[in-house]
Amino acid sequence: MPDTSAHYDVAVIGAGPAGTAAALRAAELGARVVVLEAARVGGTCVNTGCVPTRVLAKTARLIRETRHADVYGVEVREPVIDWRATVARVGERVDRVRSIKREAERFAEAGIDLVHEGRARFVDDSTLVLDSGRRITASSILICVGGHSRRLPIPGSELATVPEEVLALPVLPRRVAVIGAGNTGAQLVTVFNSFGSEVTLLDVAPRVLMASDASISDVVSHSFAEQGVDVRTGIDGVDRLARTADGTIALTWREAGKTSTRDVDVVIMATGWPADVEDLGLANAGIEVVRSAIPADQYFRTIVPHIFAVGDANGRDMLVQAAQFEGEAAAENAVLGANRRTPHHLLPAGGFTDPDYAGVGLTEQQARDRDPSCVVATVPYSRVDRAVIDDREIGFLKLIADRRRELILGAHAVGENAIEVIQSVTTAMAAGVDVSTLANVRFAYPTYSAVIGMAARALLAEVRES
Ligand SMILES: Cc1cc2nc3c(=O)[nH]c(=O)nc-3n(C[C@H](O)[C@H](O)[C@H](O)COP(=O)(O)OP(=O)(O)OC[C@H]3O[C@@H](n4cnc5c(N)ncnc54)[C@H](O)[C@@H]3O)c2cc1C
Ligand SMILES: NC(=O)c1ccc[n+]([C@@H]2O[C@H](COP(=O)([O-])OP(=O)(O)OC[C@H]3O[C@@H](n4cnc5c(N)ncnc54)[C@H](O)[C@@H]3O)[C@@H](O)[C@H]2O)c1
Repeated sequence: MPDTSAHYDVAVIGAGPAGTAAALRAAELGARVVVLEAARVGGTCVNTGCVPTRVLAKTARLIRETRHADVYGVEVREPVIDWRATVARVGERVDRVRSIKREAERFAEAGIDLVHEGRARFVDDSTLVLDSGRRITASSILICVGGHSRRLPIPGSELATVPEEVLALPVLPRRVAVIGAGNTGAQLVTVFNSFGSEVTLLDVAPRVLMASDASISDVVSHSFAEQGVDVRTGIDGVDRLARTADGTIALTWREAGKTSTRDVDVVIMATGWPADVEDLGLANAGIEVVRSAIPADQYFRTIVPHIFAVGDANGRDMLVQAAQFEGEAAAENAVLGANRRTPHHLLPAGGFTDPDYAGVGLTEQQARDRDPSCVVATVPYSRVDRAVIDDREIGFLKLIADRRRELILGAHAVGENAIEVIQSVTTAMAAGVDVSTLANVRFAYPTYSAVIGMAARALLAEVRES
């Protein structure tokens, strides 16, 4: 039983990727640490986010490949999804990943107290109270509470399914509307489209995957349309959801000044990810929430210097790799009084749509806005032997470099293995590898990574030509 009556050096609220990394680092630095977790350790990523989504993406891939197996002389019957078995498989894989993460055991080994007594909230800037009534005081408090999905404030929004609820659907829906074409919505489009559902995608943004390089949005959007998804970006807004007499949902939206209604079985709202702060009592600590997130400086300090906001809670890079990095940096800043930052330009990210996409660093637009003389080279997958061998010719790798220093500023890929390709470029960027060194790296044959060497050589030619 943890001794929580005493004062701690560091209290961490939330045991997702941010809280786990922060607590372990703070303990490593010799601090007395307590972690307060309301639900399952591991947070969104392993329990309801990345891991379940990735298992669904694998299932989607399997069914697509099976459908095309006849091209290779493999005769199979038209595959169908057994939704209950699919959901069970996700649960089984989530448990397996949880079993290798072992957060609770790692906390115990590090001497960290883990308290599961409900949700924590601030009483004042150094005191937290749990649902159980227990009070905890700490010299530094790291808010690692993550976020949650957002229902649009429209009539009937309670009829929608939010991403965390998708696996609770009783049956595979025949007609699905996905509202929100960010990373979450786009991946769910591919999952349900591959599973055979009719999919409509709606977004007020002018293109899908607004945070990605525009050329990636073009390819993904075009592929969605080719696969039969009704892609509607740049709509004026979603008006309402209503249950019809036959039990379906009538979804009404406005587009180009016209109102349209479509009957669907399920509406998935993937329309953003506000910080989980509603019952956190932040006002008692003197902290204000701005645009659904907790403002923090580059060292993750909030307006109250001994309180830090880390991971999804600060609303910046909502990624596991960011949460972990930020957690470690914030722990060092809290325990050592240091001013450690994290390299946001070296955070690769991507998603498992069909085709996959990924990126790191500046988009072409961002790079050109900063320096119009930057160099850009794009190599289509149709020129990569391995992509042709595998019949995966859709896609490209784009590299963006600083003309004078010949260093990579950004890389964006769409197509097979995009995330692994971008990861290799990230490694080169982190090591400060220049374009000419990258152009001389040998890549095994036949690999998708070979596209990196091809793009680097194209960049070099561009730099040397001008
Ligand atoms: C569908 C989906 C797919 C995703 N896929 C990817 C991916 O492939 N790659 C990637 O990098 N990122 C992905 N993400 C994003 C990733 O999951 C998050 O960026 C990451 O989990 C953030 O970590 P965190 O520790 O900040 O928050 P979380 O993981 O959300 O953890 C917060 C923890 O705090 C706890 N908590 C909240 N409030 C309180 C309280 N008051 N008291 C006590 N405990 C509290 C919660 O129970 C939770 O365990 C995905 C997200 C979603 C929704
Ligand atoms: N593979 C990954 O790395 C991964 C996967 C999922 C989520 N995430 C992260 O989690 C966070 C949340 O992702 P998300 O996709 O849930 O949210 P998001 O905020 O990234 O995207 C929400 C989308 O909903 C749209 N939208 C908002 N209001 C709307 C309205 N009224 N009508 C129609 N469309 C509307 C927005 O224009 C936007 O495109 C992001 O930071 C994301 O990067 C990462």
